[in-house]
Amino acid sequence: MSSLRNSGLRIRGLQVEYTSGQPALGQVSLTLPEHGIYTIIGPSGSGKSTLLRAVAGLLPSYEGELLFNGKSVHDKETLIGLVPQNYGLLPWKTVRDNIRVAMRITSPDRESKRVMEAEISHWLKSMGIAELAGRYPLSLSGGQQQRVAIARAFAIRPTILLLDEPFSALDAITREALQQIFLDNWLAHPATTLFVTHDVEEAILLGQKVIVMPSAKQDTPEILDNTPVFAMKHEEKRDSNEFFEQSKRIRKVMLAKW
Ligand SMILES: Nc1ncnc2c1ncn2[C@@H]1O[C@H](COP(=O)(O)OP(=O)(O)OP(=O)(O)O)[C@@H](O)[C@H]1O
Repeated sequence: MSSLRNSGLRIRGLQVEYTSGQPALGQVSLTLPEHGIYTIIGPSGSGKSTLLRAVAGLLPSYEGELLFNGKSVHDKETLIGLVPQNYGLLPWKTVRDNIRVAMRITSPDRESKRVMEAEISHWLKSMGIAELAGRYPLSLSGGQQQRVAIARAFAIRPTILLLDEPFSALDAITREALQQIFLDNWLAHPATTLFVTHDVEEAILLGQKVIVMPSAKQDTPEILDNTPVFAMKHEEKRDSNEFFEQSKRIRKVMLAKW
């Protein structure tokens, strides 16, 4: 058992069907080390969101094994933070209240109110949305709601962080800025992270490995090592040879798998 204690997220033979006989997710097996970050790309309908939902415990049934450090990923010791595609914010609560509610639910006996309020302010500031604290989600743009959802996910200090296209509603420049901020926050609090994106560049910029999902459900995902790019300073990645080579490699896999 001790060898499993820090083994991270182990997914073995995961298969999902929402409707009997119609696979939504083919066979997925992978190991994501504790405090690691892998990105996932794949064609629409390949099962990326389904994979995150399975790990998040939102599916009534699935086949296969989902373990974190040797125990079921749905064990109460493992706190999972999810940033879903629709942001998942409570429309009747302000931005600040949305984060506070999540913090209270996930750790009811955490520190004093003053410390909690300071933490909420910290996360809002870190995502560049401090001035939105008193606003309601439906009065915000999609990109602003995404930032609130990310701030909330970090604020609960999850063991596992799952993000489903968290920057899809942002313009290119804001997206680049947010990628840097996200990575800085993640490095300071490295939850074990799966990050789904449609953007190949983003997958290479943020992941230690890049998982390329196949379109055919009988095919298996390809998992590419991305350590050479990940190890670089974030601001130097885009213009590096390593980044260029990795883009070519991933595009080749995409052509074969999509
Ligand atoms: N609640 C559901 N009931 C029935 N089928 C579903 C449900 N959710 C997803 N599916 C089906 O499961 C398959 C995988 O969907 P999923 O949303 O996981 O794909 P995805 O890769 O995240 O797609 P996208 O990139 O478009 O978000 C699709 O064929 C989809 O139609």
